[in-house]
Amino acid sequence: MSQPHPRLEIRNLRRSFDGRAVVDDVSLKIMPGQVTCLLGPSGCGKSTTLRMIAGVEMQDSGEIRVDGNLICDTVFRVPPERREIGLMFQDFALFPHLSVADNVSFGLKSGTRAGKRERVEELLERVDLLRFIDGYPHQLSGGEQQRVALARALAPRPRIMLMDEPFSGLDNRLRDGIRDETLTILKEQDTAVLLVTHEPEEAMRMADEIALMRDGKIVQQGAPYNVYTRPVDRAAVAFFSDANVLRAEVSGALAQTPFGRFLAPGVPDGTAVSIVFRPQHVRIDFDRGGQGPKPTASDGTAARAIVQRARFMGNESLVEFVMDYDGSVLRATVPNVFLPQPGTVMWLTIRRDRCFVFAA
Ligand SMILES: Nc1ncnc2c1ncn2[C@@H]1O[C@H](COP(=O)(O)OP(=O)(O)OP(=O)(O)O)[C@@H](O)[C@H]1O
Repeated sequence: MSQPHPRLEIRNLRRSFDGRAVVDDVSLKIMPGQVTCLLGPSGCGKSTTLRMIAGVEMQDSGEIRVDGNLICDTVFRVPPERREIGLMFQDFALFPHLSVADNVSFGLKSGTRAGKRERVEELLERVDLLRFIDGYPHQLSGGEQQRVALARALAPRPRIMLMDEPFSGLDNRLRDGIRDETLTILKEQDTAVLLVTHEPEEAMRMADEIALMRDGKIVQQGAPYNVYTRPVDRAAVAFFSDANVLRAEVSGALAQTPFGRFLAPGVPDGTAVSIVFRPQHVRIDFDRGGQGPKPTASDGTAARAIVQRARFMGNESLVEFVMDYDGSVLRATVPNVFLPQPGTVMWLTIRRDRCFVFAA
């Protein structure tokens, strides 16, 4: 049996502005019912990619396919209004002169009046705004307007939905609920979703697959767990969380550090490497008569450290240490409350299976 076509496929998309490649050879496949998050820092080319798929920006090269059918390359182009792609942008304005109901039903081309009304009521119920059905946009708060815009985008059951930071105007309390509800509706409709965000947490929460983008390129792509636990480089670690870095040189496929040796398989002798690890993977031990814990295979050797500062962050405490060996600062996080006094001597070890060794 032949493989089903991706609902959305982009191949080798490129776009330059003023001679600078803003989107540089980007390829992606999204299956029906799948959510892919294009995640990256501001200015990396996420929105430009989305705009090309929507058809409001023209690529310099590359092609876009929906269910296997070409909708755009450099000679052929289906106009935006005929692509049947749903759009939800942060600043997507409602029509001020139309009621909430009419805004939501705007995109519903076919069906009876009663059928459309039923769909509008269903969606407003799900974004918790049914009580405003006969109101007008100016009577709603910014967050409420955004939820109406969401209902409007979902109403025609688009085959593909492009979303650019769609939840960023909502306050935290509302955001999680609306995000989950939106995801449920999109999955029910088997819509392929490409969601742009610069927030790793949002991507981890929403995505089946994350495409990490930097300087116009996709640098890593995969399930959130894989992207988080097997980052391609130091910047990929640092994009998801705070990161500590140790520097070392490799000799005999090992990098020697004050925390003991780290495996560096395949790295030539004399290569400078960065050993990168997240604060939650630092283990803290109390000083016992001038000694730390004994070395182990899983945690290596303990290094002596002095507490510089400790802060309670809500779910965890963040402790900053000045390292005895060179005066550098390392950060550790500990669940719940752990607030040692500045100046306290402690010993740190690093979980070997949670470290990443990259050429510096
Ligand atoms: N029409 C244009 N003319 C010139 N430069 C542009 C144009 N559109 C985008 N750019 C530039 O392309 C780069 C990528 O912009 P884009 O909006 O795609 O980034 P982004 O990753 O979505 O960022 P953000 O998260 O801040 O929206 C930016 O440096 C931007 O200034």
